Amino acid sequence: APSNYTAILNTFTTYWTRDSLGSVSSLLTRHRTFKVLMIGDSGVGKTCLTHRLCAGEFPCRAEATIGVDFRERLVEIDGEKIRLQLWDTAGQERFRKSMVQHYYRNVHAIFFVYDVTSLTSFSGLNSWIEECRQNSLGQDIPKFLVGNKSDLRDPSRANQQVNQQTAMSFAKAHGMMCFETSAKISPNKLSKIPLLRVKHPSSLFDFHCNMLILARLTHV
Ligand SMILES: Nc1nc2c(ncn2[C@@H]2O[C@H](COP(=O)(O)OP(=O)(O)OP(=O)(O)O)[C@@H](O)[C@H]2O)c(=O)[nH]1
Repeated sequence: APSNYTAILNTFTTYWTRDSLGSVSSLLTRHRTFKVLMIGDSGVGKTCLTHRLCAGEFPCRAEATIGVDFRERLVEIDGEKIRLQLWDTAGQERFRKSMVQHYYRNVHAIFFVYDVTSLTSFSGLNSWIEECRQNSLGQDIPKFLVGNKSDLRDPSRANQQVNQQTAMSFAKAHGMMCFETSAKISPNKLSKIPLLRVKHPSSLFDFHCNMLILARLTHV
């Protein structure tokens, strides 16, 4: 496996294109589909992140998700168009109900989202990990720890917000890639925390890198 994610990131960046999924050609062509599940407490910004990723903007209004929403985006990576299917799940238990096991079927990657200004949402991650375990999520599925709302970081309230080192240690302990982001602010203003290297089977390595690039380029 390549030793440096940054190098891979730079290589792949040149292949990146944005495509409107609504185009007829996109809909008629068969593409490999990657299903990515967004999970995390209610209000951490899963809907806004998927909206940012697929529509390229921060939604002016976001309501609590009921059940699940799907958003898709066609991305071109290394000459191949890939359909990225984002499953934006409800954070509120009452809106998840008995649907949960369907979310986890044939998943290719998971985003565990928390809000950097909410310690509760960070401690809530344990129950999301437990839900994954109960749904027999494979160890080899790439997992991303995403601290959202980095635009709201306030140094004067540091002890009420999620410490970056704590997040990184948590990610490492659970074999996740980890970074902070904001669905709200423009990508070039985002401050990033260093990426962690985690072990992955080679078959998933490419996809993992691509997800990472996607994440870095589009905020999620
Ligand atoms: N400042 C800031 N606000 C954000 C960001 N992302 C989301 N929000 C706000 O956080 C609130 C909740 O966002 P949602 O995307 O609906 O959260 P969710 O995780 O999908 O919530 P559920 O559907 O209930 O699970 C909204 O008021 C958003 O405007 C961000 O990056 N920065």
